[in-house]
Amino acid sequence: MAIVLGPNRYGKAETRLVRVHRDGETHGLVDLNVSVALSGDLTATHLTGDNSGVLPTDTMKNTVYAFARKHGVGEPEAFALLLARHFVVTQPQVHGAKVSIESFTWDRLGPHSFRRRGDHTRTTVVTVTEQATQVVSGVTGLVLLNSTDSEFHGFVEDEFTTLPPATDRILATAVDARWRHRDDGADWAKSYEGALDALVGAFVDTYSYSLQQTLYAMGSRLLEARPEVAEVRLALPNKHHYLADLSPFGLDNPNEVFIAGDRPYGLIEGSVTRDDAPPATAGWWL
Ligand SMILES: O=c1[nH]c(=O)c2[nH]c(=O)[nH]c2[nH]1
Repeated sequence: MAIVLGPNRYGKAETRLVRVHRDGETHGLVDLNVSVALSGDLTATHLTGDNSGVLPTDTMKNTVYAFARKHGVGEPEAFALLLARHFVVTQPQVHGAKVSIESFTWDRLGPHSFRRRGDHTRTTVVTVTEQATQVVSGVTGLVLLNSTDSEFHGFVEDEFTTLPPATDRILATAVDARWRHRDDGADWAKSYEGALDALVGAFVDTYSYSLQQTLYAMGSRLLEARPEVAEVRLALPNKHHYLADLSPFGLDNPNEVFIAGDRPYGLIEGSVTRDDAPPATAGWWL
């Protein structure tokens, strides 16, 4: 009886690439999750740890970002073909390459503003006691992105600060908002649609120096637009997009190729209210 190595492959899974195509004022946005799996003559590393035929998975990830800059990203099929052929053609020990891509679709809200397609959730919490009725409406999972008009600098720096100041960054968030109504008599459909338009409109229109500033703009716009609302609470995750460093590959990166971060993320939370708002009559969110 002999023990033998069976089929195997390896690669970098889930490279999160955001590519901004900046043709003038109107930006294009491609948002991909790219997974690469290579197969070929890989017996040595499995049996003895001889890595002489192993292209690091880290290199595969770098190739995804470098190709995005060099060639741009069009249809996912074309980008996957480009990558898969590259690995098979340039690595003699690689005989097969599988490139899988998930594409996230964004709907345009403006020249450089986008809403990720996919359903956000409308929420309602009603609390009735013998004394009072409270209606809270809200939305979760509304993903918005501005590919410019966002800066972040002038912040506190201590001995642990490494964040470079940003004068042109991506600002993206998944809006989680709740708003408390003054009473129980609103036109709920109209109120919800108006509230959503106000939140989205303020995100799109605000030239932002911090997500905190955008949060306040969104809350204020909602209160201005909807007199029936007494208070808005927002929790905005800062969905970080890191500029990919392509300089080791002789490529510049003029704000076009981004690593979409997963976690950790900044979480900006706050309430915006009216000074004459009736007090809440029940505990609510946040
Ligand atoms: O808009 C931001 N607000 C912050 O408080 C913060 N902190 C950070 O690291 N990046 C950002 N961005």
